[in-house]
Amino acid sequence: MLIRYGVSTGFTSLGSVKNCMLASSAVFRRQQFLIRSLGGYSDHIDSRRMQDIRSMSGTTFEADAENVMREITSVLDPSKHKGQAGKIAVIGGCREYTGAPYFAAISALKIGADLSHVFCTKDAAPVIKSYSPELIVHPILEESYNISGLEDEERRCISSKILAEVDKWMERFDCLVVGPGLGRDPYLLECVSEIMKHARQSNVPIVIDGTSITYLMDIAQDGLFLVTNSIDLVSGYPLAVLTPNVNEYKRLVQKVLNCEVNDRDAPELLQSLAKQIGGVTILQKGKSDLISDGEIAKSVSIYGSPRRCGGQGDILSGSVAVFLSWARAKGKATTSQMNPTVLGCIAGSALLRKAASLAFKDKKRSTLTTDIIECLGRSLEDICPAC
Ligand SMILES: NC(=O)C1=CN([C@@H]2O[C@H](COP(=O)(O)OP(=O)(O)OC[C@H]3O[C@@H](n4cnc5c(N)ncnc54)[C@H](O)[C@@H]3O)[C@@H](O)[C@H]2O)[C@@H](O)CC1
Ligand SMILES: Nc1ncnc2c1ncn2[C@@H]1O[C@H](COP(=O)(O)OP(=O)(O)OP(=O)(O)O)[C@@H](O)[C@H]1O
Ligand SMILES: [Mg+2]
Repeated sequence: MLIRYGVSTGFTSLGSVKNCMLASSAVFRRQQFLIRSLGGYSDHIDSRRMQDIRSMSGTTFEADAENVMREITSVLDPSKHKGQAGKIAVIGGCREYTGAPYFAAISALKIGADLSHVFCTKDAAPVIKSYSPELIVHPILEESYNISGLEDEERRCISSKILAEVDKWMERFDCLVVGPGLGRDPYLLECVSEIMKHARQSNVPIVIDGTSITYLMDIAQDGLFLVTNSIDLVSGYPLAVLTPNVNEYKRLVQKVLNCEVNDRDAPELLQSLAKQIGGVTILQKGKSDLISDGEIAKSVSIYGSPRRCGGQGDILSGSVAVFLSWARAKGKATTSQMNPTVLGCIAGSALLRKAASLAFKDKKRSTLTTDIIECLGRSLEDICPAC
């Protein structure tokens, strides 16, 4: 049975979000009753106790990730043509960060997507191309340092050309991954926010990763951009997935719900956040990955690796993009009837964790992101054999 908290009322003020959420959740009230019956006090309950109580109230919080993977993984069928197993585009990669977009894009291919594009800055492109001949790299984005001294009109002209270039491809993509290695350059982020608007108009799913999740909002608040409130970029878009890490999540919660993160009510808080952003799906990365689209909350706790080397979140964003595309292609054919964005997050998270665990068995302390990427295929094969 899926966990449905039934938070159906809108929130009257940001400060009262938590109270509203608690008051309007039938399942939560049932849990509170069970807690009281056990002689506990909800404000002091630990997460393990919360889990027990969720089980007692008949809800399944941990996702059945292997079954989800089996259900949505694209079948290798000789009648299929190139592209049918997924065409993914990563928007990211600047002067500082070339690894992150590579990790996301190559992971998408290693899992089974047919084509993986990277739209990055001109400086980053030759570097990313040199990592792999498999990626299709578009050197089109510009950072402020490259256009300094130009008049506003000339800058606008460059932005329009960038947008037109991405638009030529947009309809062909099954999913965009925005953010890996994007950095924080204001001009670059302004262009990317326009790209996101076009993706949304074309109904292309968007996985938004990295500091861009919160930074776009900071910029909007500083009034630097035409976008008055960047959360509008994704708000109410059911095909948007945010994949915040611990820092990014804290900022998101502070900005949107105007409160601090606490571990006690993690799923409830996540669910309110997703609901408050109009039903986007959020994958909160951590010891367990928590996923919510505002309607349901699920966790993926499969054992991964104790290594926290940079780049694992980038693998995750590429993986989620592929599984989300596959889940969408299955449509209503999935027995779980869950939102394809949630299914994509569950499968992406589980696969990354399995691959990390395999890589760690072999490499121990020297495990790196590239080692985990090498284990993606084997991890998927263990669950969904190719033939
Ligand atoms: N090999 C590579 O090229 C890699 C590049 N990466 C990229 O590195 C960049 C940073 O990612 P991290 O995971 O290190 O980021 P973190 O979330 O760990 O943040 C790094 C620092 O920036 C601060 N920060 C984050 N958001 C902020 C905001 N909105 N305003 C002010 N300060 C903020 C944090 O407090 C922290 O001190 C991203 O673009 C990411 O994609 C990483 O993915 C790791 C691998
Ligand atoms: N404390 C933890 N214990 C176990 N696994 C974790 C832990 N923290 C993160 N992970 C796993 O690592 C994955 C990446 O999360 P992480 O917080 O490293 O993302 P990130 O900071 O965005 O990474 P990146 O360096 O790519 O930007 C998560 O999906 C999760 O499965
Ligand atoms: Mg990250």
